[in-house]
Amino acid sequence: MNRVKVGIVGATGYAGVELCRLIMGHPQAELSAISSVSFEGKTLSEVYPAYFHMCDMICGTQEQVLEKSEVIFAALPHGLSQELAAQCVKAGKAFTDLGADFRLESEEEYKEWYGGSFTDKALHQEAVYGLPELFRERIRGKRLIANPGCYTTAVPLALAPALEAGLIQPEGIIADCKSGVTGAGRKPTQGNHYPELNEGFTAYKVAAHRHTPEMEQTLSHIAGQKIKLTFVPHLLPINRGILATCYAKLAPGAELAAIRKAYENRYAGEFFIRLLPDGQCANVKNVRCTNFCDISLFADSRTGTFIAVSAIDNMVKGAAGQAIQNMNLALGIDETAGLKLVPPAF
Ligand SMILES: NC(=O)C1=CN([C@@H]2O[C@H](COP(=O)(O)OP(=O)(O)OC[C@H]3O[C@@H](n4cnc5c(N)ncnc54)[C@H](OP(=O)(O)O)[C@@H]3O)[C@@H](O)[C@H]2O)C=CC1
Ligand SMILES: CC(=O)N[C@@H](CCC(=O)OP(=O)(O)O)C(=O)O
Repeated sequence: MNRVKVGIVGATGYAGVELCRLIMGHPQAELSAISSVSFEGKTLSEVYPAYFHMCDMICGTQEQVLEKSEVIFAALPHGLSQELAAQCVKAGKAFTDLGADFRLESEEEYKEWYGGSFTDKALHQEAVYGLPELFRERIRGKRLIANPGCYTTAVPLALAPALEAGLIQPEGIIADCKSGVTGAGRKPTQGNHYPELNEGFTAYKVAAHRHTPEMEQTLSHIAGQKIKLTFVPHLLPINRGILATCYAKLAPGAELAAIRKAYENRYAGEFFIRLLPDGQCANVKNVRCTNFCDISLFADSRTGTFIAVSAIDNMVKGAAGQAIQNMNLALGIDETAGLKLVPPAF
């Protein structure tokens, strides 16, 4: 059987190298080429010694990746993928952007939050938003995929079934989220420098984070009406993980048992969604290095508040794992291929 030839642009970043790791273990795909600007000519194992004797592929150029691959993933900073996507589509290759260049449907919102424009509007029309558990049918067979980020996966998955079933009120939803430091990428900054980060815990970009319009876009599609969200991200001094604690007012008469039923029905057969039993709470530790999204449900009957807590690994379900899940789906491969990853128990 011929394996799908997968190339990764930006392979030396955290999302890129996580893609390399997962493709190395994929039964129906193989790494065909990787690129880097800073490390061109070096092997991946020189950049990440964990891959000594496992991946000695040399980092080349974007052009080489394009030439040698059938499927191309870009794991680049926002704003660098539009031209590459156009080249890939023109050359008949499948392309997934792990950044935000194709995630927002509205160019106005893109301008407001990212400061750029849609350079090829037809290409943006062609892009599909790759959140398989919510939009699976739109992704099948597609060649241009916008892969959601970490918060924008954890929050909609936590809220969608309740919102879709009308069991929570659409106004006043709050997402209170915590992220591991790999979410900020590999480039060192003062904020992710060990002494400044360790033993600290703080919110950032409070009610002003650029993931807000993306989550609102997804939740609005699910609800069939415009949803506004209050989103507060926090930086947690751990390597991996997103914990999303989401609050909404219960719809009149809605009870936790009915909400649980809605989640069981909506996510029936979803391999990567683990709906936890009553009383258990999602924990980032239990999803580490996996493509799982653990979800736990609660209600505070005293205040009429619904609380959903979800946990994902930001590098896997929040980035590389989801990108491969989308690739599998788009190519008609078993969606879980290469992604039945077993978490460490502690
Ligand atoms: N980290 C995470 O949890 C998540 C990240 N993402 C998204 O994935 C993308 C990559 O993020 P992440 O891996 O964290 O970031 P990193 O900073 O770790 O990596 C960035 C990569 O982009 C390359 N790069 C940087 N600038 C340029 C440039 N001007 N031209 C070409 N290549 C460049 C770097 O390559 P070089 O070797 O040349 O330095 C590096 O490989 C971002 O869009 C991010 O938002 C999405 C979901 C989660
Ligand atoms: C801790 C941290 O800095 N996290 C990043 C989000 C990482 C991510 O999901 O990337 P996308 O922007 O591609 O969605 C942030 O807050 O911007």
